[in-house]
Amino acid sequence: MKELKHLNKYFYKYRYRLLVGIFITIIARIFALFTPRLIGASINVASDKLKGNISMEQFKDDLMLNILLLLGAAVLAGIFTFMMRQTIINVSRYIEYDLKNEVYQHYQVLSLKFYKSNRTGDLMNRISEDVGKVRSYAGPALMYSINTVTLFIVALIYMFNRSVELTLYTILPLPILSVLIYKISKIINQRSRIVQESLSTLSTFTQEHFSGISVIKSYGIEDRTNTDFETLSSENRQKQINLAKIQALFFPLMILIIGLSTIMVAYIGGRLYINGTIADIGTIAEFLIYVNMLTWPVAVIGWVTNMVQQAEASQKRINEFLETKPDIVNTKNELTDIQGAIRFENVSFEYPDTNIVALKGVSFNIEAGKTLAILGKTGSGKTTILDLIGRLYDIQDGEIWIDDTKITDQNLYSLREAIGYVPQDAFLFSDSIKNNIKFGKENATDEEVITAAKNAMVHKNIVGFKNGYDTVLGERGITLSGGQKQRISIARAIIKSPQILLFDDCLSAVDTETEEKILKNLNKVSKDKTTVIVSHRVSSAKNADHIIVLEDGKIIQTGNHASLINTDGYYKDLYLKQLSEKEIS
Ligand SMILES: Nc1ncnc2c1ncn2[C@@H]1O[C@H](COP(=O)(O)OP(=O)(O)OP(=O)(O)O)[C@@H](O)[C@H]1O
Repeated sequence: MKELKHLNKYFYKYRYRLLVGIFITIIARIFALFTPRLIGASINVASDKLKGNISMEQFKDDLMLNILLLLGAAVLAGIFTFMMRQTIINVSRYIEYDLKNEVYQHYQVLSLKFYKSNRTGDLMNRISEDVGKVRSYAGPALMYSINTVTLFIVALIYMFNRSVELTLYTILPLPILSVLIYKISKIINQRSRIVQESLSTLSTFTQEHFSGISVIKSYGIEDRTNTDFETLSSENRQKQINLAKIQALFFPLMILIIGLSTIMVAYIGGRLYINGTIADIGTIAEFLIYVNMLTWPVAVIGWVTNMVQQAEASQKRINEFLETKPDIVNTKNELTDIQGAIRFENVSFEYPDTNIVALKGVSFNIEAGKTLAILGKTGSGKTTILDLIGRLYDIQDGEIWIDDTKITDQNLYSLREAIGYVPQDAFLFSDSIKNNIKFGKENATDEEVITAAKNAMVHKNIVGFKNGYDTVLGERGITLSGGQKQRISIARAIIKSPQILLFDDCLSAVDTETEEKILKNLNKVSKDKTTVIVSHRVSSAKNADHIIVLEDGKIIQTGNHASLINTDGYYKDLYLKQLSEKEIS
């Protein structure tokens, strides 16, 4: 229960509702327990009439009174049971909501490293399935426990009052039932988990194969994928059958135990009545109902124990993430005004999860409002520099300065607010094109959206779609070409009008002519902004104030276009190669 202590703050938050819930549960059980007593009393009235102890008149009056009381107690028990669920189960839903928000908000502050080292499926599972299991502890498990305890205490008091011996015989088989249910529900849970895992393998397989359907079709391997699917599917069927087998045992077992207890009460009760230990026959009827009433709550003990164990395991998994501290922390509370000067001093950086040293002693300086272009072979560390400017990682060696303040001493939110980032793989949300662009500036006007799209040279494409800027993207929307995605992503960054613009090879999917036009527009919009352009093309770099060429994490060339094309090395070679390609085309 150590892990579940995390929920105590929520129990405290909803303490009044919970207390009301507990109170209502107790009342509901007390009313429910009127039934056996009133049935017992009715049988005794009938028995008295048969023996001639009471008159017909008296018999009718007593019976009618009992029937009315029974009806009243049943109605009240029903109302209170409804209210019990409405309070306790609702509280568990509130707790589930709070916990989900807590986990989600924590996910948001965790650094990129956390996301690289944990699978998305795992993150999703902990916020959905695990939180769901914890809810069962905060709701049904709590409700059934209170229910069982109340029912037991009240019923046992009534029963002991009637007959101690018969009570002992009645409750004798119940612990056996509880243990059996515990064991069965444990197996049910294990097998359900296996079924869940198999279902998720099956859905991952299907999802991946549907996404890659064009590859499957072009390679003509439909038969092979059909066979793979069939194999997975038949494994799943077997696991489902195994689960169904054990589930099928649950209710027959309960009926068996109830049956045995009923026989025991009828037999022992009958003997006690015959030898005079029990005064009236109604007591036997009363006890027969108690047996039925107590069986489910007792079975629930085993079930609840299992539920709590599962909730504990789930909460442990949730706590693991909640206790993960973000690697990147904000050290300054006051917001700062970022001008955009960037200075790297002998920066070395090793990716913490893979130990790949991506940068080795990198130094450069960009004044606010100037443009830096970074070139270099793939894997040379270009993207890493952009990630470090946005402080997605902290460096191990050297220093990064933003406006003469160490990056770690800048307000993290001001820094990120001052950056417009266009990543290598443009990511667009399943939303309208307009909202995807407005993601950069929530309150942007339609004109601003159109201007940004025009500057990114994507306006013409957008208006060509039937729904224009309201066209929905993503799974159920239209699919954009790589170049269109890149340009929408550029529009999203420039609409924000940030002090620092970071472009990560974001023109790779557009032709050189469009690239030229976009660069011209970008020159205009980023006139007084610090701009860092990562590219594989000289054409993207040639107008930059400063150019650096990276190789294997080190700077191998620096200068500007004019100086670098006159120096032997990577830049000049690339320039000549791309020049001749252009001439050919
Ligand atoms: N998130 C990461 N975790 C671990 N290693 C990484 C990560 N991102 C990049 N690397 C490694 O760091 C090195 C530099 O990668 P980086 O992405 O900065 O190169 P790049 O020059 O931008 O390459 P490209 O031109 O292909 O985009 C590579 O060896 C890469 O494998």
